[in-house]
Amino acid sequence: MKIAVPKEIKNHEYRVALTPTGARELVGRGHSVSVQAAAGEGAGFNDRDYEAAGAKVEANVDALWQSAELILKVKEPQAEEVARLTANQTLFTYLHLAAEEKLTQGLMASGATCIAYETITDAKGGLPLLAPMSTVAGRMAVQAGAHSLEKAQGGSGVLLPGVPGVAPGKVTVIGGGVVGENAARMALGLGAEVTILDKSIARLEVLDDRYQGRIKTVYSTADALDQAVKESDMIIGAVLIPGAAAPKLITRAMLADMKPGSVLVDVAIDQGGCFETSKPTTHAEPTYIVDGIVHYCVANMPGAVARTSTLGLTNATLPFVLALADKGWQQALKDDPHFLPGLNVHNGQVTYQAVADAFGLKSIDPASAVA
Ligand SMILES: NC(=O)C1=CN([C@@H]2O[C@H](COP(=O)(O)OP(=O)(O)OC[C@H]3O[C@@H](n4cnc5c(N)ncnc54)[C@H](O)[C@@H]3O)[C@@H](O)[C@H]2O)C=CC1
Ligand SMILES: CC(=O)C(=O)O
Ligand SMILES: [Mg+2]
Repeated sequence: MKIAVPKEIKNHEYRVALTPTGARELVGRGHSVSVQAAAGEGAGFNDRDYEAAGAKVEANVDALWQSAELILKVKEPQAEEVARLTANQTLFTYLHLAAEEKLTQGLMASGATCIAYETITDAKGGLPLLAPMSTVAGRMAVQAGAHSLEKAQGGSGVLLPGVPGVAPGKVTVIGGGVVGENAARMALGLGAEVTILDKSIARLEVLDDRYQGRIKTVYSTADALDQAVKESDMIIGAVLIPGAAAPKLITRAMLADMKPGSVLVDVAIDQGGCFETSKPTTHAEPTYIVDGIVHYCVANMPGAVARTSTLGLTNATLPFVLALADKGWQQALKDDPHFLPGLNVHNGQVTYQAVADAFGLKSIDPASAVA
């Protein structure tokens, strides 16, 4: 199969979808791999590394896209990339479509087969291709939030660990999944007072058992959110309903109850965000202030630590990439019931219910697309 790996073009996105190690695996199985010149540079892989692995380094972006049957990316395609997609191509990347109607329409219009990393499942009920980047984003959320608490950033001037004789800052994490647990661990490590809110009792049980009371767990209700807003120096939004738009859990009116200069870190921004006042930001300008509250809403947080993130992401994606290349998308998805929910758009139709629901579109069963 002809596989292409474009250089990512989203603002400050330095990850790459395939490492030279992955290229070597594909080439060894008889596939042809073209990597855009300098695509791996931001993650510490140079063109010679790819060539040594048997890949072709392609400087001509048009030629790269036109020759590909399978396109491997990290971030959702930007407008100029959507315009390049054709009906006979398969795209494998993060898509987060429920937050992006224009992108959904663009992918439908392209006729391409679009498989999202973030809706692939595993036998344990997890999201194995989201988890590594959720781990990164959760760990980064606290350092981004702690920086945002500094006065120069518009923050309240609270140092999370406190000092002897001065109480630590309070961090509340809404959603105790992969992002939430990793954020809580980092906040705990810094010496903050940490609370996790979740709707899943089973998940709160796991966290309670794992942290033995060092992290407070609270069942998420409107009352619990009201209390969190009043008490917290930092609130991290980490909820997810797979594939769907995030619920808005903190409204603009609630910001008035927060301490001035407190910080909201909305990691769930890639699914639309869980705070009413959230809007996507970039690493170039990561924060903005609404009603005295600092908002950090970067939709590609792991892109900033591209070396670690690329290695973590590609470890998880490679087996699926190999299946797509070896079998073709239809057979690969047919053979694996956890890969099948990755299919979001095919031949002009949405194949993921929650995405269709977000925009009042009709969806078709992904199983019918691979039959
Ligand atoms: N901004 C960025 O750069 C990145 C964003 N993300 C995003 O972070 C979000 C969280 O991802 P994961 O932790 O992997 O998901 P997860 O599925 O592991 O955890 C989500 C948690 O939210 C809980 N939840 C759902 N609705 C809730 C509600 N109304 N109130 C309280 N809890 C609720 C669930 O029970 C679950 O425990 C996703 O939107 C993901 O796409 C992930 C990586 C990078
Ligand atoms: C999950 C995601 O959107 C990211 O890693 O950028
Ligand atoms: Mg996005």
